[in-house]
Amino acid sequence: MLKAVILIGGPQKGTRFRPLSFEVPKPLFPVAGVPMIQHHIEACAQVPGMQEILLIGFYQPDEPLTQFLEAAQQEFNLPVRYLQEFAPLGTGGGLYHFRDQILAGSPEAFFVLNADVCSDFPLSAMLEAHRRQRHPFLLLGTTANRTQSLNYGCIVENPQTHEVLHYVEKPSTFISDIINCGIYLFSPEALKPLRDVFQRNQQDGQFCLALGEDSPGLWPGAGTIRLEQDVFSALAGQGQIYVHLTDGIWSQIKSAGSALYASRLYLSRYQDTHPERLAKHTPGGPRIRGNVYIHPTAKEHTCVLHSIVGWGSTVGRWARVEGTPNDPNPNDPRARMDSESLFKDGKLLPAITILGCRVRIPAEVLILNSIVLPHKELSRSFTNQIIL
Ligand SMILES: Nc1nc2c(ncn2[C@@H]2O[C@H](COP(=O)(O)OP(=O)(O)O[C@H]3O[C@H](CO)[C@@H](O)[C@H](O)[C@@H]3O)[C@@H](O)[C@H]2O)c(=O)[nH]1
Repeated sequence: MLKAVILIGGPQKGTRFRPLSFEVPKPLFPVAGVPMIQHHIEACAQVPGMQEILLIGFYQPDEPLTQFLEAAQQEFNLPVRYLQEFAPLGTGGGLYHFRDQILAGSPEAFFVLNADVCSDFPLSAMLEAHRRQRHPFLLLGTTANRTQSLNYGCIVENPQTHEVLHYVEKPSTFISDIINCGIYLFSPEALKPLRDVFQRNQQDGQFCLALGEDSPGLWPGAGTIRLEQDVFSALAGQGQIYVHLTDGIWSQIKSAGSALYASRLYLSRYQDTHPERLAKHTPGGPRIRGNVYIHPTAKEHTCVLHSIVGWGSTVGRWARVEGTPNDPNPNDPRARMDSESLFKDGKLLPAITILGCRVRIPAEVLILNSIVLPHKELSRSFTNQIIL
């Protein structure tokens, strides 16, 4: 029997997603037509023996999240439950805090998935690799180019055994072009090192308090565990952590620009995985080129390119809403999305156009490389601007 945990973070996370995250929590933001984490749940539900999927985060269980959970349970006929952390516990703290729930029913192993990644989730292949050796930690790894690797957890492996010999989270100089995808398979024994970190942090915290030290923010005793630094870096080279390499689709989803790129990656797979979600030619209907998802509320007569249009927005007839994609370099097979910053030298960089919710764009105008905050009613064309 297997389980899966999805780390969904909380409201302080996802700031690069504004203004889109004002309306819906980032894990529910639609990517290729369905909420971001529905792709994770679909992949988990397909693994034979999957018993339960747990979402761990520090969001309030509000209506959108509760409705999503109910719909997911029905669709996949599996328990899909939300476990709320009392405070942000880091990428490993929630796993330790909710260990009894994770281990209930004695799963043979459990997947742990970062919510903000897009992947074809090779979970069955990871399970096969795990069953051959039964090591406590199996990490999914892929490659990135030298510069971009610094934005991720970097893995040095033994190429024969795939043991992780060295792990550095977001190093400042080049370590390895193998990066951590944020997709793991842990055996129940993996919780023991988490307990050790927890207990050590408690002792250190009491020591700090005894010394009268003010530790700003979260002191480690509060239950925070960083899976990457406290566990992977600490245990690398001790025969406990292994990497499973993939060359399948993978990207982080940190910003609106990367959500658009991730949508394209998922759409490219829909022909095989979800042909019903792709738009089809209909007599008298629009001509469909490539892999297209059309939202049921969308109507034509405008041109929208490389843009995200918020809920309830209207774009007038013959208007043009256009952005500049910042996709990975297509000539570099190891290129990943750059960690985008909006400005360079005080200037807004050309990027995708984002219309917040309930924005109104009049007919026959051009909105290019701009971010329009929610509820704005525009009266003319705008280029390279943030419209507040
Ligand atoms: N429950 C919970 N989830 C959290 C918390 N903090 C982060 N998360 C979730 O954990 C995932 C990782 O978040 P970050 O801490 O922002 O790390 P990162 O910059 O995305 O880097 C991680 O992912 C990369 C791959 O995308 C890895 O390369 C890197 O090593 C690391 O694991 C996200 O899905 C986020 O929602 C927390 O306190 N509690």
